[in-house]
Amino acid sequence: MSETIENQVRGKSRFLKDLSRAEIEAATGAVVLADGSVFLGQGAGATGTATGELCFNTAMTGHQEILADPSYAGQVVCFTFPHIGNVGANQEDEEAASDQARRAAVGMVSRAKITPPASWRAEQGFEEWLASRGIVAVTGIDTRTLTRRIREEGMPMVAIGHARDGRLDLDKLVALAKEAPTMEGRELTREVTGAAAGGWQSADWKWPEGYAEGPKSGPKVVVLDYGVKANILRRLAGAGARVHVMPGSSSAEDVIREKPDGVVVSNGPGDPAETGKFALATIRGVIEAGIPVLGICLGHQMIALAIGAKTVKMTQGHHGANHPVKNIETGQVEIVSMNHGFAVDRDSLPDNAKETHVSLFDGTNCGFMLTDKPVTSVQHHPEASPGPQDSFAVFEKFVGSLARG
Ligand SMILES: NC(=O)CC[C@H](N)C(=O)O
Repeated sequence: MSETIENQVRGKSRFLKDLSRAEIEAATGAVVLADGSVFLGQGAGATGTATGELCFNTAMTGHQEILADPSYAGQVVCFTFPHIGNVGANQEDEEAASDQARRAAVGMVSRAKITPPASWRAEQGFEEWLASRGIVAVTGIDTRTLTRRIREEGMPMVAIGHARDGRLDLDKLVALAKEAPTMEGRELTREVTGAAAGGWQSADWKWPEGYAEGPKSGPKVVVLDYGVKANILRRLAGAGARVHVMPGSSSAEDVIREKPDGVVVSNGPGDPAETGKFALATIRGVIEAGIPVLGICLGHQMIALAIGAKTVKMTQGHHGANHPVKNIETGQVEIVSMNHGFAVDRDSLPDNAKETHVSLFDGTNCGFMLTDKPVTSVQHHPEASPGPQDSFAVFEKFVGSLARG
């Protein structure tokens, strides 16, 4: 008879001193919080240890895209959806736009054991994919308890471990969790930005053809890559842009030399204020040159910083595929994909910034536009992947507004 989920779930939080030797020896995976709480479970994916900020994601599907999203670098993702693995993994759902960007999420935590794939699109089992990406995973964990703790106490630093032989070094995990640097003040985009500038060819996915080719003519959009998600590039191409990706370290002069009709400031991991230390000069230079700009997520936060506003660390963050966002201009509510742990402080926005979107979960800022420059910016993920496509039109609107190059 197959094991029930209840039998697989041992992972209530305990402290190391309260665990018996037999319990520790029976576990092949563990999640350890910086306060010393230990959740024992089963290891999966890559063996070894990983440390990062623990966040929860409520998406019911799209787990490959989530863990492949470079914005999750330095984070361990706890899925609230219990069953992981049904869809498996496939090359078409890759969200890393460059080899460097494959260093995304460092860990995954789930309630049930990872199941074998049952999708016609699967090319690989999810567990194999996790291992191939170096993602350490722990299953059999009481993810509801973990999520409640994040909701109440904020996102903790954790160390997770997977030891195939059952010899978990919990003392080491406790030490790693305690030493782990918090997300505030961390610059992680240099780890996941593409090394070289270059064109991007593929556009939207359609069944049964797969990805379409991007256009050969049309406005040229330079994307400043801080760990850009591939579907942002595909959506820009799908909306009619010729897409040229440049490393996030590029200067405003480098960007202007490309003669772009528009510039996108991408999503990415880490603390926007820290990345802003080298990126803000470029973003300001591009805005001041009068080039139309679209910001997405980290890009949104950094544009806010570039115009003199502030960003703040959120308590639990927004990570999911069902977040309601109100478009203040149209009054319409869009259900969107979200992934951020920092937010723009609305009260710090200067007079020339008009708020355009707001989260209906907690009222935080989700978008603004400048009244004196062609700049629009959103906190959520209009490219979805995974998630609903309610905000796809952000790309058509931006590309459609650009003068033909
Ligand atoms: N998806 C993103 O671009 C994330 C932005 C930023 N790292 C945050 O967590 O808020």
